[in-house]
Amino acid sequence: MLASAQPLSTSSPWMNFLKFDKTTVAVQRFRSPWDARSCFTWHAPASMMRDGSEFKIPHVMSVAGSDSGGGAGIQADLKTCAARGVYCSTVITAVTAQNTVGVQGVHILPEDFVAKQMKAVLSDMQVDVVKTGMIPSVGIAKVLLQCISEFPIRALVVDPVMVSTSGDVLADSSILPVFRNELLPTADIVTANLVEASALLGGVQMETIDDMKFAAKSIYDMGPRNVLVKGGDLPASLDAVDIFFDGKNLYELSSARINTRNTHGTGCALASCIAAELAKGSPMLSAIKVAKRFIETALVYSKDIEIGGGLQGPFDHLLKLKNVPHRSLARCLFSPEKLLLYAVTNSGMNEKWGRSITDAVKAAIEGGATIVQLREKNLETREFLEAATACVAICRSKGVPLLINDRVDIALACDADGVHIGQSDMPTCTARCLLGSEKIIGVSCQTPEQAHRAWIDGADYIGCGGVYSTNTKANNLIIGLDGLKSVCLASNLPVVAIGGINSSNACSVMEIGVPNLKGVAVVSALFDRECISTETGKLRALLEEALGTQNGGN
Ligand SMILES: Nc1ncnc2c1ncn2[C@@H]1O[C@H](COP(=O)(O)OP(=O)(O)O)[C@@H](O)[C@H]1O
Ligand SMILES: Cc1ncc(COP(=O)(O)O)c(N)n1
Ligand SMILES: [Mg+2]
Repeated sequence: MLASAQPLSTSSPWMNFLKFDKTTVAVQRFRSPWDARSCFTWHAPASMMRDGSEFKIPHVMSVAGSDSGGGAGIQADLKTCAARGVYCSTVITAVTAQNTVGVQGVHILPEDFVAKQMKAVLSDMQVDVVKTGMIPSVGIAKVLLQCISEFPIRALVVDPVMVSTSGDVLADSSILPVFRNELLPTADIVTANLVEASALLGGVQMETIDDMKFAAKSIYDMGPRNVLVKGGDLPASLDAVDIFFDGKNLYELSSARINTRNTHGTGCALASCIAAELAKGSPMLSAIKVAKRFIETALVYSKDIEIGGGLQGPFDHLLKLKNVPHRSLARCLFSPEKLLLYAVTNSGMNEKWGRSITDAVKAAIEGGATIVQLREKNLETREFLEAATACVAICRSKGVPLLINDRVDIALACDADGVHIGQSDMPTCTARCLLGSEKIIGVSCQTPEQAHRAWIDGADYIGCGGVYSTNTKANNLIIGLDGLKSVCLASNLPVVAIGGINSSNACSVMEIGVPNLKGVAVVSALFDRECISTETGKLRALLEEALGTQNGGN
Protein backbone atom coordinates (compact mmCIF):
# COMPACT_ATOMS: atom_id res chain seq x y z
CA MET A 1 0.00 0.00 0.00
CA LEU A 2 1.34 3.38 -0.98
CA ALA A 3 2.10 5.35 2.14
CA SER A 4 2.89 8.77 0.75
CA ALA A 5 4.12 10.50 -2.34
CA GLN A 6 5.64 13.95 -2.33
CA PRO A 7 8.18 16.02 -4.20
CA LEU A 8 11.79 15.29 -3.18
CA SER A 9 12.74 18.88 -3.51
CA THR A 10 10.69 21.96 -4.28
CA SER A 11 13.50 23.36 -6.41
CA SER A 12 13.29 20.32 -8.64
CA PRO A 13 9.64 19.60 -9.16
CA TRP A 14 10.30 17.13 -11.94
CA MET A 15 11.93 14.75 -9.52
CA ASN A 16 9.58 12.59 -7.55
CA PHE A 17 10.03 9.88 -5.04
CA LEU A 18 7.73 7.43 -3.41
CA LYS A 19 7.86 6.29 0.15
CA PHE A 20 6.80 2.78 0.84
CA ASP A 21 6.28 2.08 4.52
CA LYS A 22 8.68 4.88 5.33
CA THR A 23 11.32 3.54 2.93
CA THR A 24 12.21 5.39 -0.22
CA VAL A 25 11.66 3.00 -3.09
CA ALA A 26 12.08 5.09 -6.20
CA VAL A 27 13.88 8.24 -7.20
CA GLN A 28 13.85 9.29 -10.80
CA ARG A 29 14.49 12.39 -12.88
CA PHE A 30 12.04 13.23 -15.60
CA ARG A 31 11.90 15.38 -18.70
CA SER A 32 8.75 17.11 -17.47
CA PRO A 33 6.38 16.95 -14.55
CA TRP A 34 3.94 14.89 -16.57
CA ASP A 35 6.56 12.15 -17.04
CA ALA A 36 6.91 11.99 -13.32
CA ARG A 37 3.17 11.71 -12.81
CA SER A 38 2.56 9.10 -15.45
CA CYS A 39 5.42 6.83 -14.41
CA PHE A 40 3.91 5.92 -11.11
CA THR A 41 0.69 4.19 -10.38
CA TRP A 42 -1.05 6.19 -7.72
CA HIS A 43 -3.01 3.89 -5.53
CA ALA A 44 -4.91 6.59 -3.75
CA PRO A 45 -6.25 9.77 -5.31
CA ALA A 46 -4.40 12.81 -4.07
CA SER A 47 -7.64 13.94 -2.38
CA MET A 48 -7.33 11.00 -0.04
CA MET A 49 -3.72 11.52 0.98
CA ARG A 50 -2.71 13.35 4.08
CA ASP A 51 0.17 15.79 3.84
CA GLY A 52 1.08 16.26 7.49
CA SER A 53 -2.21 16.89 9.23
CA GLU A 54 -4.11 18.30 6.26
CA PHE A 55 -5.88 16.70 3.34
CA LYS A 56 -4.40 17.67 0.04
CA ILE A 57 -7.10 18.32 -2.51
CA PRO A 58 -6.21 18.00 -6.20
CA HIS A 59 -6.10 21.52 -7.62
CA VAL A 60 -6.73 22.81 -11.13
CA MET A 61 -6.08 26.44 -11.99
CA SER A 62 -8.28 27.57 -14.86
CA VAL A 63 -7.00 30.43 -17.00
CA ALA A 64 -9.99 31.36 -19.14
CA GLY A 65 -12.68 33.84 -20.04
CA SER A 66 -15.88 34.42 -18.11
CA ASP A 67 -19.13 33.45 -19.82
CA SER A 68 -21.99 35.49 -18.35
CA GLY A 69 -24.39 32.77 -19.51
CA GLY A 70 -22.62 30.31 -17.23
CA GLY A 71 -22.27 27.53 -19.83
CA ALA A 72 -18.66 27.82 -21.00
CA GLY A 73 -15.37 29.37 -19.91
CA ILE A 74 -14.47 29.86 -16.27
CA GLN A 75 -17.99 28.95 -15.14
CA ALA A 76 -17.86 25.62 -16.97
CA ASP A 77 -14.44 24.88 -15.49
CA LEU A 78 -15.53 25.64 -11.93
CA LYS A 79 -18.59 23.43 -12.21
CA THR A 80 -16.75 20.61 -13.93
CA CYS A 81 -14.02 20.52 -11.28
CA ALA A 82 -16.65 20.64 -8.54
CA ALA A 83 -18.48 17.75 -10.17
CA ARG A 84 -15.22 15.77 -10.33
CA GLY A 85 -14.24 16.50 -6.71
CA VAL A 86 -11.32 18.77 -7.57
CA TYR A 87 -10.52 22.28 -6.29
CA CYS A 88 -10.52 24.96 -8.97
CA SER A 89 -8.93 28.38 -8.77
CA THR A 90 -9.58 30.91 -11.54
CA VAL A 91 -7.57 33.41 -13.50
CA ILE A 92 -9.91 35.46 -15.67
CA THR A 93 -8.49 36.62 -18.98
CA ALA A 94 -11.58 38.29 -20.41
CA VAL A 95 -15.17 38.95 -19.46
CA THR A 96 -17.72 38.14 -22.12
CA ALA A 97 -21.32 39.22 -22.35
CA GLN A 98 -22.72 36.00 -23.68
CA ASN A 99 -25.91 33.97 -23.75
CA THR A 100 -27.46 31.13 -25.75
CA VAL A 101 -27.85 33.43 -28.75
CA GLY A 102 -24.20 34.45 -29.00
CA VAL A 103 -21.46 36.71 -27.71
CA GLN A 104 -22.57 40.32 -27.41
CA GLY A 105 -19.31 41.74 -26.08
CA VAL A 106 -15.76 40.89 -25.01
CA HIS A 107 -13.78 42.86 -22.46
CA ILE A 108 -10.15 41.71 -22.35
CA LEU A 109 -8.46 42.18 -18.99
CA PRO A 110 -5.15 44.07 -18.81
CA GLU A 111 -2.14 41.76 -19.06
CA ASP A 112 -0.66 42.94 -15.79
CA PHE A 113 -3.88 42.19 -13.96
CA VAL A 114 -4.03 38.70 -15.46
CA ALA A 115 -0.43 38.26 -14.28
CA LYS A 116 -1.42 39.46 -10.81
CA GLN A 117 -4.23 36.89 -10.55
CA MET A 118 -1.95 34.11 -11.76
CA LYS A 119 0.86 34.95 -9.36
CA ALA A 120 -1.57 35.34 -6.48
CA VAL A 121 -2.72 31.77 -6.97
CA LEU A 122 0.54 30.10 -7.98
CA SER A 123 2.67 31.71 -5.29
CA ASP A 124 0.34 30.69 -2.49
CA MET A 125 -1.45 27.51 -3.47
CA GLN A 126 -0.16 24.18 -4.65
CA VAL A 127 -1.60 23.95 -8.14
CA ASP A 128 -1.41 20.50 -9.74
CA VAL A 129 -2.65 21.24 -13.23
CA VAL A 130 -3.16 24.44 -15.23
CA LYS A 131 -5.95 24.41 -17.78
CA THR A 132 -6.18 27.22 -20.32
CA GLY A 133 -9.23 28.29 -22.27
CA MET A 134 -9.78 31.71 -23.87
CA ILE A 135 -6.38 33.41 -24.27
CA PRO A 136 -7.51 36.56 -26.06
CA SER A 137 -4.16 38.28 -26.70
CA VAL A 138 -0.51 37.53 -27.35
CA GLY A 139 0.37 39.55 -24.24
CA ILE A 140 -1.78 37.32 -22.02
CA ALA A 141 -0.25 34.21 -23.61
CA LYS A 142 3.23 35.56 -22.76
CA VAL A 143 2.20 36.29 -19.17
CA LEU A 144 0.92 32.72 -18.86
CA LEU A 145 4.14 31.26 -20.28
CA GLN A 146 6.23 33.35 -17.93
CA CYS A 147 4.21 32.27 -14.86
CA ILE A 148 4.27 28.57 -15.62
CA SER A 149 8.01 28.72 -16.13
CA GLU A 150 8.39 30.25 -12.66
CA PHE A 151 6.06 28.01 -10.69
CA PRO A 152 6.11 24.22 -10.88
CA ILE A 153 2.94 22.51 -12.05
CA ARG A 154 2.31 18.90 -12.87
CA ALA A 155 0.59 19.29 -16.22
CA LEU A 156 -0.63 21.92 -18.65
CA VAL A 157 -3.89 21.33 -20.54
CA VAL A 158 -4.37 23.76 -23.43
CA ASP A 159 -7.81 24.20 -24.96
CA PRO A 160 -6.99 26.56 -27.84
CA VAL A 161 -10.33 28.41 -27.76
CA MET A 162 -10.76 30.66 -30.78
CA VAL A 163 -14.39 30.79 -31.84
CA SER A 164 -17.53 30.12 -29.76
CA THR A 165 -20.10 27.56 -30.89
CA SER A 166 -22.24 30.53 -31.91
CA GLY A 167 -19.49 31.54 -34.37
CA ASP A 168 -18.22 34.58 -32.45
CA VAL A 169 -14.48 35.22 -32.33
CA LEU A 170 -12.92 34.84 -28.86
CA ALA A 171 -9.27 34.99 -29.95
CA ASP A 172 -8.33 36.13 -33.45
CA SER A 173 -5.69 34.66 -35.73
CA SER A 174 -2.97 36.96 -34.33
CA ILE A 175 -2.77 34.47 -31.43
CA LEU A 176 -1.79 31.58 -33.73
CA PRO A 177 2.02 32.09 -33.83
CA VAL A 178 2.34 32.16 -30.02
CA PHE A 179 0.08 29.09 -29.78
CA ARG A 180 2.13 27.22 -32.38
CA ASN A 181 5.58 28.26 -31.27
CA GLU A 182 5.32 28.66 -27.51
CA LEU A 183 2.17 27.42 -25.79
CA LEU A 184 1.73 24.12 -27.62
CA PRO A 185 5.35 22.97 -27.07
CA THR A 186 4.80 23.47 -23.34
CA ALA A 187 1.47 21.63 -23.24
CA ASP A 188 0.97 18.12 -21.93
CA ILE A 189 -2.18 17.97 -24.01
CA VAL A 190 -3.88 20.27 -26.47
CA THR A 191 -7.60 19.76 -27.12
CA ALA A 192 -8.58 21.36 -30.42
CA ASN A 193 -11.99 21.30 -32.06
CA LEU A 194 -12.26 21.10 -35.84
CA VAL A 195 -12.13 24.86 -36.41
CA GLU A 196 -9.20 25.30 -34.04
CA ALA A 197 -7.26 22.34 -35.50
CA SER A 198 -7.77 23.75 -38.95
CA ALA A 199 -6.63 27.24 -37.86
CA LEU A 200 -3.54 25.87 -36.12
CA LEU A 201 -2.63 24.07 -39.33
CA GLY A 202 -3.10 27.10 -41.55
CA GLY A 203 -6.60 26.28 -42.76
CA VAL A 204 -6.47 22.58 -43.68
CA GLN A 205 -9.76 20.88 -44.48
CA MET A 206 -11.42 19.10 -41.54
CA GLU A 207 -14.33 17.01 -42.74
CA THR A 208 -13.54 13.38 -42.09
CA ILE A 209 -12.07 11.15 -39.40
CA ASP A 210 -9.00 10.79 -41.62
CA ASP A 211 -8.64 14.60 -41.71
CA MET A 212 -8.81 14.55 -37.88
CA LYS A 213 -6.11 11.85 -37.68
CA PHE A 214 -3.86 13.82 -40.00
CA ALA A 215 -4.47 16.97 -37.93
CA ALA A 216 -3.72 15.19 -34.64
CA LYS A 217 -0.34 14.06 -35.97
CA SER A 218 0.46 17.44 -37.50
CA ILE A 219 -0.41 19.32 -34.30
CA TYR A 220 1.71 16.83 -32.37
CA ASP A 221 4.64 17.91 -34.52
CA MET A 222 4.26 21.40 -33.03
CA GLY A 223 5.45 20.02 -29.72
CA PRO A 224 2.63 19.13 -27.31
CA ARG A 225 3.07 15.75 -25.64
CA ASN A 226 -0.47 14.63 -26.51
CA VAL A 227 -3.16 15.85 -28.89
CA LEU A 228 -6.93 15.44 -28.86
CA VAL A 229 -8.84 16.57 -31.93
CA LYS A 230 -12.51 16.83 -30.97
CA GLY A 231 -15.17 15.85 -33.44
CA GLY A 232 -18.28 17.32 -31.79
CA ASP A 233 -18.88 19.30 -34.96
CA LEU A 234 -17.88 16.67 -37.51
CA PRO A 235 -20.44 16.94 -40.28
CA ALA A 236 -22.62 13.88 -40.85
CA SER A 237 -21.05 11.82 -38.09
CA LEU A 238 -23.50 9.60 -36.23
CA ASP A 239 -21.11 9.22 -33.29
CA ALA A 240 -19.16 11.83 -31.35
CA VAL A 241 -15.65 10.80 -32.38
CA ASP A 242 -12.50 12.36 -30.95
CA ILE A 243 -9.00 11.45 -32.13
CA PHE A 244 -6.23 11.09 -29.56
CA PHE A 245 -2.55 10.91 -30.51
CA ASP A 246 0.15 10.35 -27.91
CA GLY A 247 3.06 10.40 -30.31
CA LYS A 248 2.94 6.63 -30.78
CA ASN A 249 -0.64 5.50 -31.11
CA LEU A 250 -3.74 7.03 -32.61
CA TYR A 251 -6.95 6.30 -30.74
CA GLU A 252 -10.42 6.80 -32.15
CA LEU A 253 -12.53 7.58 -29.09
CA SER A 254 -16.12 7.26 -29.98
CA SER A 255 -19.32 7.78 -28.02
CA ALA A 256 -22.97 8.05 -28.90
CA ARG A 257 -23.88 11.46 -30.32
CA ILE A 258 -26.52 12.88 -28.03
CA ASN A 259 -29.30 14.61 -29.89
CA THR A 260 -29.56 17.90 -28.01
CA ARG A 261 -29.18 21.65 -28.49
CA ASN A 262 -27.40 21.88 -25.13
CA THR A 263 -23.80 21.49 -26.28
CA HIS A 264 -22.54 24.98 -25.44
CA GLY A 265 -19.38 24.65 -23.37
CA THR A 266 -18.68 20.95 -24.05
CA GLY A 267 -15.12 21.76 -25.12
CA CYS A 268 -14.37 23.74 -21.95
CA ALA A 269 -15.88 21.04 -19.74
CA LEU A 270 -13.98 18.28 -21.55
CA ALA A 271 -10.64 20.04 -21.08
CA SER A 272 -11.28 20.89 -17.42
CA CYS A 273 -12.42 17.34 -16.71
CA ILE A 274 -9.19 16.03 -18.29
CA ALA A 275 -7.29 18.51 -16.08
CA ALA A 276 -9.23 17.38 -13.00
CA GLU A 277 -8.51 13.72 -13.66
CA LEU A 278 -4.82 14.44 -14.27
CA ALA A 279 -4.74 16.38 -11.00
CA LYS A 280 -6.06 13.26 -9.25
CA GLY A 281 -3.16 11.30 -10.73
CA SER A 282 -4.84 9.59 -13.63
CA PRO A 283 -2.81 8.61 -16.72
CA MET A 284 -3.57 10.70 -19.81
CA LEU A 285 -5.63 8.19 -21.78
CA SER A 286 -7.81 7.32 -18.79
CA ALA A 287 -8.29 11.02 -18.02
CA ILE A 288 -9.55 11.58 -21.56
CA LYS A 289 -11.85 8.59 -21.45
CA VAL A 290 -13.32 9.69 -18.13
CA ALA A 291 -13.80 13.22 -19.48
CA LYS A 292 -15.53 12.01 -22.60
CA ARG A 293 -17.83 9.85 -20.52
CA PHE A 294 -18.53 12.79 -18.22
CA ILE A 295 -19.62 14.92 -21.19
CA GLU A 296 -21.74 12.12 -22.60
CA THR A 297 -23.48 11.48 -19.28
CA ALA A 298 -24.04 15.19 -18.65
CA LEU A 299 -25.46 15.68 -22.15
CA VAL A 300 -27.80 12.70 -21.75
CA TYR A 301 -28.95 14.05 -18.41
CA SER A 302 -29.37 17.61 -19.73
CA LYS A 303 -30.61 16.85 -23.18
CA ASP A 304 -34.07 18.33 -22.70
CA ILE A 305 -33.35 21.15 -20.25
CA GLU A 306 -34.32 24.58 -21.51
CA ILE A 307 -32.14 27.53 -20.59
CA GLY A 308 -32.32 30.55 -22.90
CA GLY A 309 -33.98 30.89 -26.24
CA GLY A 310 -30.94 30.71 -28.56
CA LEU A 311 -29.61 27.88 -30.66
CA GLN A 312 -26.92 26.62 -28.26
CA GLY A 313 -28.03 25.87 -24.73
CA PRO A 314 -25.77 25.04 -21.79
CA PHE A 315 -25.86 21.65 -20.08
CA ASP A 316 -25.90 20.79 -16.41
CA HIS A 317 -22.40 19.93 -15.13
CA LEU A 318 -23.53 19.25 -11.59
CA LEU A 319 -25.92 16.41 -12.26
CA LYS A 320 -24.13 14.22 -9.72
CA LEU A 321 -24.97 16.65 -6.94
CA LYS A 322 -28.68 16.67 -7.63
CA ASN A 323 -31.11 14.83 -5.41
CA VAL A 324 -33.51 14.28 -8.25
CA PRO A 325 -33.09 10.80 -9.63
CA HIS A 326 -31.60 10.94 -13.08
CA ARG A 327 -31.52 8.33 -15.75
CA SER A 328 -28.22 6.57 -16.12
CA LEU A 329 -26.70 5.81 -19.48
CA ALA A 330 -27.89 2.22 -19.03
CA ARG A 331 -31.48 3.39 -18.48
CA CYS A 332 -31.25 5.73 -21.45
CA LEU A 333 -29.91 2.98 -23.68
CA PHE A 334 -32.37 0.33 -22.59
CA SER A 335 -36.04 0.19 -23.50
CA PRO A 336 -38.29 -2.89 -23.94
CA GLU A 337 -38.05 -2.41 -27.72
CA LYS A 338 -34.30 -3.10 -27.46
CA LEU A 339 -35.19 -6.75 -26.74
CA LEU A 340 -36.18 -7.22 -30.41
CA LEU A 341 -33.01 -8.97 -31.53
CA TYR A 342 -31.09 -10.03 -28.47
CA ALA A 343 -27.67 -11.51 -29.33
CA VAL A 344 -26.14 -13.91 -26.78
CA THR A 345 -22.45 -14.72 -27.30
CA ASN A 346 -20.91 -18.16 -26.98
CA SER A 347 -17.17 -18.72 -26.69
CA GLY A 348 -17.34 -22.29 -28.02
CA MET A 349 -18.82 -20.99 -31.26
CA ASN A 350 -16.30 -18.17 -31.51
CA GLU A 351 -13.48 -20.67 -31.04
CA LYS A 352 -14.95 -22.93 -33.70
CA TRP A 353 -15.03 -20.07 -36.23
CA GLY A 354 -11.74 -18.53 -35.04
CA ARG A 355 -13.20 -15.20 -33.88
CA SER A 356 -12.66 -13.02 -30.85
CA ILE A 357 -15.60 -12.04 -28.66
CA THR A 358 -15.19 -8.43 -29.69
CA ASP A 359 -15.26 -9.28 -33.39
CA ALA A 360 -18.36 -11.38 -32.86
CA VAL A 361 -20.07 -8.55 -30.96
CA LYS A 362 -19.09 -5.97 -33.59
CA ALA A 363 -20.48 -8.15 -36.35
CA ALA A 364 -23.75 -8.78 -34.51
CA ILE A 365 -24.24 -5.04 -33.98
CA GLU A 366 -23.35 -4.32 -37.58
CA GLY A 367 -26.06 -6.78 -38.67
CA GLY A 368 -28.66 -5.12 -36.45
CA ALA A 369 -28.59 -6.77 -32.99
CA THR A 370 -30.48 -4.43 -30.65
CA ILE A 371 -28.98 -5.68 -27.37
CA VAL A 372 -26.01 -7.93 -26.53
CA GLN A 373 -25.46 -10.37 -23.69
CA LEU A 374 -22.00 -11.79 -23.00
CA ARG A 375 -22.49 -15.40 -21.94
CA GLU A 376 -18.96 -16.67 -21.46
CA LYS A 377 -18.94 -19.81 -19.37
CA ASN A 378 -15.38 -20.89 -20.19
CA LEU A 379 -13.38 -17.75 -19.57
CA GLU A 380 -11.29 -17.02 -16.51
CA THR A 381 -12.39 -13.92 -14.63
CA ARG A 382 -9.49 -11.75 -15.80
CA GLU A 383 -9.98 -12.73 -19.43
CA PHE A 384 -13.73 -12.24 -19.19
CA LEU A 385 -13.31 -8.79 -17.66
CA GLU A 386 -10.92 -7.70 -20.42
CA ALA A 387 -13.27 -8.89 -23.14
CA ALA A 388 -16.27 -7.35 -21.38
CA THR A 389 -14.54 -3.98 -21.01
CA ALA A 390 -13.74 -3.93 -24.73
CA CYS A 391 -17.31 -4.94 -25.59
CA VAL A 392 -18.77 -2.19 -23.36
CA ALA A 393 -16.82 0.38 -25.39
CA ILE A 394 -18.00 -1.11 -28.69
CA CYS A 395 -21.64 -1.36 -27.63
CA ARG A 396 -21.74 2.09 -26.05
CA SER A 397 -20.35 3.73 -29.16
CA LYS A 398 -23.24 2.19 -31.07
CA GLY A 399 -25.95 2.89 -28.50
CA VAL A 400 -26.53 -0.83 -27.92
CA PRO A 401 -26.99 -2.00 -24.30
CA LEU A 402 -24.57 -4.68 -23.09
CA LEU A 403 -25.52 -7.16 -20.38
CA ILE A 404 -23.36 -9.76 -18.65
CA ASN A 405 -24.63 -13.27 -18.03
CA ASP A 406 -24.56 -14.37 -14.36
CA ARG A 407 -21.56 -12.28 -13.25
CA VAL A 408 -22.65 -9.25 -11.26
CA ASP A 409 -18.99 -8.64 -10.33
CA ILE A 410 -17.92 -8.47 -13.97
CA ALA A 411 -20.85 -6.19 -14.81
CA LEU A 412 -19.82 -3.81 -12.03
CA ALA A 413 -16.14 -3.94 -12.90
CA CYS A 414 -16.61 -3.15 -16.59
CA ASP A 415 -19.57 -0.82 -16.05
CA ALA A 416 -21.82 -2.85 -18.31
CA ASP A 417 -25.45 -1.78 -18.59
CA GLY A 418 -26.62 -4.69 -16.47
CA VAL A 419 -26.82 -8.45 -15.99
CA HIS A 420 -28.91 -11.40 -17.02
CA ILE A 421 -29.37 -13.95 -14.25
CA GLY A 422 -30.91 -17.39 -14.00
CA GLN A 423 -33.01 -18.98 -11.28
CA SER A 424 -29.98 -20.61 -9.67
CA ASP A 425 -27.77 -17.49 -9.79
CA MET A 426 -27.67 -14.71 -7.23
CA PRO A 427 -31.24 -13.73 -6.17
CA THR A 428 -32.60 -10.82 -8.20
CA CYS A 429 -33.08 -8.57 -5.17
CA THR A 430 -29.45 -9.13 -4.08
CA ALA A 431 -28.21 -8.31 -7.57
CA ARG A 432 -30.37 -5.17 -7.49
CA CYS A 433 -28.82 -4.11 -4.16
CA LEU A 434 -25.34 -4.54 -5.60
CA LEU A 435 -26.04 -2.92 -8.97
CA GLY A 436 -28.32 -0.10 -7.80
CA SER A 437 -31.46 1.08 -9.48
CA GLU A 438 -29.80 2.40 -12.60
CA LYS A 439 -28.61 -0.89 -14.09
CA ILE A 440 -30.68 -3.34 -16.09
CA ILE A 441 -31.50 -6.80 -14.71
CA GLY A 442 -33.01 -9.58 -16.77
CA VAL A 443 -34.13 -12.88 -15.23
CA SER A 444 -34.67 -16.28 -16.87
CA CYS A 445 -38.14 -17.59 -16.08
CA GLN A 446 -39.90 -20.75 -17.12
CA THR A 447 -43.10 -20.51 -15.10
CA PRO A 448 -45.74 -17.84 -14.35
CA GLU A 449 -44.72 -17.95 -10.65
CA GLN A 450 -41.10 -17.14 -11.49
CA ALA A 451 -42.28 -14.36 -13.80
CA HIS A 452 -44.39 -12.82 -11.08
CA ARG A 453 -41.48 -13.07 -8.61
CA ALA A 454 -39.07 -11.43 -11.07
CA TRP A 455 -41.35 -8.42 -11.25
CA ILE A 456 -41.68 -8.16 -7.43
CA ASP A 457 -37.90 -8.46 -7.07
CA GLY A 458 -37.25 -5.54 -9.40
CA ALA A 459 -36.19 -7.17 -12.67
CA ASP A 460 -36.44 -5.10 -15.85
CA TYR A 461 -37.27 -7.87 -18.27
CA ILE A 462 -37.75 -11.63 -18.46
CA GLY A 463 -35.88 -14.09 -20.64
CA CYS A 464 -38.32 -16.95 -21.21
CA GLY A 465 -37.49 -20.40 -22.53
CA GLY A 466 -36.45 -22.82 -23.76
CA VAL A 467 -39.08 -22.28 -26.33
CA TYR A 468 -37.56 -24.96 -28.56
CA SER A 469 -34.81 -27.48 -27.93
CA THR A 470 -31.26 -26.21 -28.15
CA ASN A 471 -27.69 -27.42 -27.87
CA THR A 472 -26.47 -24.33 -26.03
CA LYS A 473 -28.09 -25.16 -22.71
CA ALA A 474 -27.83 -28.67 -21.21
CA ASN A 475 -30.95 -30.27 -19.63
CA ASN A 476 -33.06 -27.27 -20.44
CA LEU A 477 -36.80 -27.63 -19.94
CA ILE A 478 -38.73 -27.07 -23.17
CA ILE A 479 -41.79 -24.96 -22.46
CA GLY A 480 -42.96 -24.40 -26.03
CA LEU A 481 -45.03 -21.52 -27.31
CA ASP A 482 -47.79 -22.23 -24.76
CA GLY A 483 -45.34 -22.00 -21.86
CA LEU A 484 -43.98 -18.76 -23.31
CA LYS A 485 -47.46 -17.32 -23.57
CA SER A 486 -48.37 -18.20 -19.98
CA VAL A 487 -45.15 -16.55 -18.67
CA CYS A 488 -45.88 -13.41 -20.71
CA LEU A 489 -49.46 -13.23 -19.42
CA ALA A 490 -48.33 -13.64 -15.79
CA SER A 491 -46.12 -10.55 -15.85
CA ASN A 492 -46.12 -6.88 -16.66
CA LEU A 493 -42.46 -7.08 -17.59
CA PRO A 494 -41.26 -7.14 -21.18
CA VAL A 495 -40.28 -10.64 -22.27
CA VAL A 496 -37.68 -11.93 -24.69
CA ALA A 497 -38.09 -15.52 -25.90
CA ILE A 498 -35.06 -17.81 -25.91
CA GLY A 499 -34.14 -21.37 -26.83
CA GLY A 500 -33.61 -22.81 -30.30
CA ILE A 501 -34.90 -19.70 -32.07
CA ASN A 502 -33.71 -19.02 -35.62
CA SER A 503 -34.89 -17.49 -38.89
CA SER A 504 -37.28 -20.34 -39.61
CA ASN A 505 -39.25 -20.13 -36.35
CA ALA A 506 -38.75 -16.54 -35.10
CA CYS A 507 -41.91 -15.27 -36.78
CA SER A 508 -44.10 -18.00 -35.22
CA VAL A 509 -42.72 -16.97 -31.83
CA MET A 510 -43.50 -13.30 -32.38
CA GLU A 511 -46.97 -14.17 -33.59
CA ILE A 512 -48.23 -15.66 -30.30
CA GLY A 513 -50.06 -12.37 -29.83
CA VAL A 514 -49.03 -11.05 -26.41
CA PRO A 515 -48.00 -7.40 -26.30
CA ASN A 516 -45.21 -7.79 -23.76
CA LEU A 517 -43.31 -10.31 -25.90
CA LYS A 518 -40.77 -7.89 -27.33
CA GLY A 519 -38.29 -10.04 -29.20
CA VAL A 520 -36.12 -13.12 -29.48
CA ALA A 521 -32.76 -14.02 -27.97
CA VAL A 522 -30.50 -15.96 -30.28
CA VAL A 523 -27.19 -17.78 -29.92
CA SER A 524 -26.40 -20.38 -32.61
CA ALA A 525 -28.47 -18.77 -35.37
CA LEU A 526 -26.08 -15.81 -35.22
CA PHE A 527 -22.80 -16.99 -33.77
CA ASP A 528 -22.58 -20.53 -35.16
CA ARG A 529 -22.66 -19.18 -38.69
CA GLU A 530 -19.99 -18.17 -41.15
CA CYS A 531 -21.12 -14.55 -41.43
CA ILE A 532 -22.61 -13.20 -38.22
CA SER A 533 -23.62 -9.82 -39.62
CA THR A 534 -25.44 -11.33 -42.62
CA GLU A 535 -27.39 -13.75 -40.42
CA THR A 536 -28.19 -10.99 -37.93
CA GLY A 537 -29.36 -8.74 -40.77
CA LYS A 538 -31.67 -11.44 -42.13
CA LEU A 539 -33.20 -12.17 -38.74
CA ARG A 540 -33.64 -8.47 -38.00
CA ALA A 541 -35.52 -8.00 -41.27
CA LEU A 542 -37.81 -10.93 -40.43
CA LEU A 543 -38.51 -9.56 -36.95
CA GLU A 544 -39.24 -6.08 -38.28
CA GLU A 545 -41.65 -7.64 -40.75
CA ALA A 546 -43.35 -9.67 -38.01
CA LEU A 547 -43.70 -6.49 -35.90
CA GLY A 548 -45.10 -4.59 -38.89
CA THR A 549 -47.70 -7.29 -39.48
CA GLN A 550 -48.68 -7.26 -35.82
CA ASN A 551 -48.95 -3.47 -35.67
CA GLY A 552 -50.78 -3.39 -39.00
CA GLY A 553 -53.18 -6.02 -37.70
CA ASN A 554 -53.99 -4.10 -34.53
N1 LIG B 1 -23.93 15.93 -29.31
C1 LIG B 1 -22.90 15.39 -28.69
N2 LIG B 1 -23.01 14.17 -28.11
C2 LIG B 1 -21.97 13.60 -27.48
N3 LIG B 1 -20.77 14.17 -27.35
C3 LIG B 1 -20.59 15.39 -27.90
C4 LIG B 1 -21.63 16.07 -28.60
N4 LIG B 1 -21.15 17.26 -29.03
C5 LIG B 1 -19.86 17.33 -28.60
N5 LIG B 1 -19.52 16.21 -27.95
C6 LIG B 1 -18.24 15.91 -27.32
O1 LIG B 1 -17.90 17.04 -26.54
C7 LIG B 1 -16.52 17.27 -26.56
C8 LIG B 1 -16.25 18.69 -27.09
O2 LIG B 1 -16.27 18.64 -28.49
P1 LIG B 1 -16.51 19.81 -29.50
O3 LIG B 1 -17.93 20.26 -29.44
O4 LIG B 1 -16.02 19.31 -30.82
O5 LIG B 1 -15.53 20.93 -28.95
P2 LIG B 1 -15.80 22.47 -28.67
O6 LIG B 1 -16.89 22.55 -27.64
O7 LIG B 1 -14.50 22.96 -28.23
O8 LIG B 1 -16.27 23.03 -29.97
C9 LIG B 1 -15.94 16.17 -27.46
O9 LIG B 1 -15.54 15.08 -26.65
C10 LIG B 1 -17.10 15.77 -28.34
O10 LIG B 1 -16.98 14.46 -28.84
C1 LIG C 1 -15.55 32.57 -22.28
C2 LIG C 1 -15.71 31.47 -23.23
N1 LIG C 1 -14.76 30.52 -23.33
C3 LIG C 1 -14.91 29.49 -24.19
C4 LIG C 1 -16.02 29.39 -24.99
C5 LIG C 1 -16.13 28.26 -25.98
O1 LIG C 1 -17.21 27.41 -25.70
P1 LIG C 1 -18.12 26.88 -26.89
O2 LIG C 1 -17.20 26.35 -27.97
O3 LIG C 1 -18.93 25.78 -26.36
O4 LIG C 1 -18.95 28.06 -27.33
C6 LIG C 1 -17.00 30.41 -24.88
N2 LIG C 1 -18.11 30.39 -25.65
N3 LIG C 1 -16.82 31.43 -23.99
MG1 LIG D 1 -18.81 22.18 -28.44
